[in-house]
Amino acid sequence: MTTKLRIVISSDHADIELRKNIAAHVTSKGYDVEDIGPMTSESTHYPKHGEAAARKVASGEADLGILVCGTGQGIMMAANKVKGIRCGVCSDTFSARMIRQHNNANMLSMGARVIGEGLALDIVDAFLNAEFEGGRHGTRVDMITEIEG
Ligand SMILES: O=C[C@H](O)[C@H](O)[C@H](O)COP(=O)(O)O
Repeated sequence: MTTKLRIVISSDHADIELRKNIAAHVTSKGYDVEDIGPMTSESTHYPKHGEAAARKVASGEADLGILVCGTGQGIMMAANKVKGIRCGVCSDTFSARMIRQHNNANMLSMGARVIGEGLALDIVDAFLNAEFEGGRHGTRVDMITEIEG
């Protein structure tokens, strides 16, 4: 029996509809999704949402995380402050595939004010369908981990 991968999803107020649609899309692909909000479009602060999702990934409560803010940048910066998190911002499917294959990224971030929903869902698929290649890339990812101390 294969266990479903657990995906945590969060955003700030920039586009909660995109986040909800990503959650529905990922659920439709058979993943176990936890959408941790926010549930309204009221202005909020992306660091707390990036941190909350990142802590779930870092603790093992979730296997992977997906984040959305206006540019994808601020929420990615917050997530990457959590030990064990490797989060990249992607606006193309090649990068989304490569951050898993080469960098063993455990979180993906996207900018709702940068890309449209169709591309965002393709990026999500590219990220989720890719696998870490290990080998020389493992050596380099270990070096990133060593920087964390
Ligand atoms: O990196 C930060 C994100 O793009 C935020 O979504 C953005 O700064 C929010 O801006 P505002 O408060 O003007 O909606």
